[in-house]
Amino acid sequence: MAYIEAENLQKTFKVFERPKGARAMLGSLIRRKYTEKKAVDGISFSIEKGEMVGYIGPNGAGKSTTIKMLCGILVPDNGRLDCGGRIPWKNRKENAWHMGVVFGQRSQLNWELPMEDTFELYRKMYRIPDNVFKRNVKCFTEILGMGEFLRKPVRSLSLGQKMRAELAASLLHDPEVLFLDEPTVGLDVVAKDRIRKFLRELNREKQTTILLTSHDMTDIDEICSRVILIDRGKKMLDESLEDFYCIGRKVCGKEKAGLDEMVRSLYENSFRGWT
Ligand SMILES: Nc1ncnc2c1ncn2[C@@H]1O[C@H](COP(=O)(O)OP(=O)(O)OP(=O)(O)O)[C@@H](O)[C@H]1O
Repeated sequence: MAYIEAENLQKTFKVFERPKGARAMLGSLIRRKYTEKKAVDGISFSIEKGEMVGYIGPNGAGKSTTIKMLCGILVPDNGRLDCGGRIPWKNRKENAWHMGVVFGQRSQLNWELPMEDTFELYRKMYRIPDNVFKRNVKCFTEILGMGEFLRKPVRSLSLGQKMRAELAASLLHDPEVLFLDEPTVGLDVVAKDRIRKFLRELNREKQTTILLTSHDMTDIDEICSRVILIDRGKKMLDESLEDFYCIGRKVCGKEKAGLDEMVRSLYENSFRGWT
């Protein structure tokens, strides 16, 4: 059995339909109208322990919704999900011991505390043994170059510093799996490189399973060995990075197409089929 198994995952959101005009708006206070948005529409995949998988797709494709279900934050309407023998939303607490998650668009850190104190908080929360805690703080501080800002409150850190801190905090308890939702968004090229290198090293040293969403194809290219492409809630491709390139270049019609050009063609043609 694979480490993560998702079968026919579905998640629909009820969206309030805002009527046009003051009268209709008043009426809607009494009788609200909703439309349904299928964010994830029957997605299946399995991921082996230690794999590094890119989960890509255009804006609104359903990537974050999938990650939230994998973390146990959202409950699917249908389908089966198994993560290391646990059902994330049923075994939320147990699941949290084994996973780390970083949302690039939303900080999970306390803005008033310096990272040193946040690490201490996490040590207690996750009951991290002293030796593991010390080893990880030392190692992450070194590799991620956090020494100069460990004692500053998070609110005073730059975006790149915050992201490194988020990553370190999410990994202190040595999780088996790491979910990353746009971890390099807004970062400069040097900061991105540092994070990519760190993730490769993490996977090599600890065999951490990584599922990564990003709109920066260099993240996918440099970190992942496999790519799952989704669009409008459906899985469109699930290939090794190599095969992903072959398909992308074929669709694009250029043998030497760059990553962005290739992915643009894939997104533009996804619902028309590629073969
Ligand atoms: N809480 C919510 N309530 C209503 N609709 C939602 C909610 N969360 C997501 N959606 C809708 O579900 C769809 C998928 O959203 P999701 O955030 O998973 O996409 P995404 O692939 O992560 O997009 P992006 O690349 O822009 O971050 C979108 O149409 C979005 O508007």
